[in-house]
Amino acid sequence: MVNRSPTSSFSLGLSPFPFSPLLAPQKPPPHKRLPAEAGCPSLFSSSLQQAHRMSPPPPEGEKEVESIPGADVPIEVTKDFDILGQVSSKELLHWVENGKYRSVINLCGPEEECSLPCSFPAKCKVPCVRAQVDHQKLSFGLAMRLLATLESAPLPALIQCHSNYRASAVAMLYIATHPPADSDISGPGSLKGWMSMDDAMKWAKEHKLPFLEPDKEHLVQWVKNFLAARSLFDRESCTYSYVLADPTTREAIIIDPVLEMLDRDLELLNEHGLILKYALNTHVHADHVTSTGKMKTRLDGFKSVLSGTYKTAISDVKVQHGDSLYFGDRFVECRATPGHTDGCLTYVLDDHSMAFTGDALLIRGCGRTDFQSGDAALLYKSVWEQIFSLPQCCKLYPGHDYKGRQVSSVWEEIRFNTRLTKTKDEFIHLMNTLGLPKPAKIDIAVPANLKCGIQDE
Ligand SMILES: N[C@@H](CCC(=O)N[C@@H](CSS)C(=O)NCC(=O)O)C(=O)O
Repeated sequence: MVNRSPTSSFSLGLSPFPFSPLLAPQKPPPHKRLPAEAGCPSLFSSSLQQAHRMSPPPPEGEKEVESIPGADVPIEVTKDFDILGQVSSKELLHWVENGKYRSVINLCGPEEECSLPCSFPAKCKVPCVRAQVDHQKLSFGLAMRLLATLESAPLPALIQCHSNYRASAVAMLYIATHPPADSDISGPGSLKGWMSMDDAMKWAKEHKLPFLEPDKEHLVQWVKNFLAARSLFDRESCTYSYVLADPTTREAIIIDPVLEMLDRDLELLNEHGLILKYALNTHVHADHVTSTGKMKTRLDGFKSVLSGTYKTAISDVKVQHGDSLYFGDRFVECRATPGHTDGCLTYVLDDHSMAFTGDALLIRGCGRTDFQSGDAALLYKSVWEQIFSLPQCCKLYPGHDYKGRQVSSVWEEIRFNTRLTKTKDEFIHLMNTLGLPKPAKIDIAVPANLKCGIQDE
């Protein structure tokens, strides 16, 4: 259930720049990559495509392999995608010149140069992009970028790699998340719009994807690493709630659900056939009532969560700094980030690609520190030590936004947060002189939220 492990045990080896594996050889400094981080860029976006098409002539001495004995031939995955293994650039050009394909996606391993020469994209008659893919370290960010690339590829597309394995796995990732019309995915095991892993494997077997038997475990890992995430908004309190789900087991968590939005949230869980494991509170809210208590009257089998710091509070699980909460094969790590209240938690996804900061850190701001044992100096320390120490590319999801923003990143907030970029003394002075009016519901919300939102009769 709750795993206790020290925060320092994380060693995920993630690159601080999520897009570097997908982009061409040299790594520009991080600030040059920021525009790409804002969304989920496809490698077929026009500027990148230009860059690839204008790739420099091959370095002197680069060898063109004429042909490879017993070279692979394309295998049809769907009407939109074929995959292809080891071929020389001449053979690949031959397949492209046959006229079937309108784009090529060339995948390289992290340990090797691309199997095709650098000059290939420039020679190719159709848009060609290259992506570096480490199939053993598929992060959420990389999966999203690969899917965005496949979604925007001019079709039909040819996905090629050295061994056919990466190409199969990427195609499989696409198939699992975009079930083809001819697949039978109506069974109860499927997420709406997603294949269950069993269905995806069955489909792949039927379509004779070549990696299956020897590489099945890697493939399962690829698709398992994919995570379904959804943000939900309450207009009245400007609160964000989040649902995260492991698509293969359908186990899910919900973070900071709002009482008035209970029907909406249950509907979403129900539509997708999700099995709720935990309903998490980042803290005892002062501006709205949580639905994590009321939800128990409507849904079985999950546990409400609050920080153990609130000694008098009531919830099914009281977590400590360093605890992990599992849903399927995924988990969030609980990091204590006190300062807005003494029991504030930030929930950090297992691969450090996402953090749910509650009110400790808001986009370009932070939670106020003038009640519920608020402490500006402590908040400053919490944010710098527990949130800004995450990878620069870690996406930050706040508990509220009052200006319509949805997501930020460590990179952005370290540079542009109007409060946390101040010196500690300036920050403390600012926070102690904000002079904000009290939240309208504070006198109802705080006592109710100390019982996960169950209000006294
Ligand atoms: N007007 C709202 C409350 C707005 C507010 O105080 N928000 C809190 C987070 S909810 S306790 C906050 O920390 N804001 C930071 C800021 O700088 O505004 C209401 O009446 O509910």
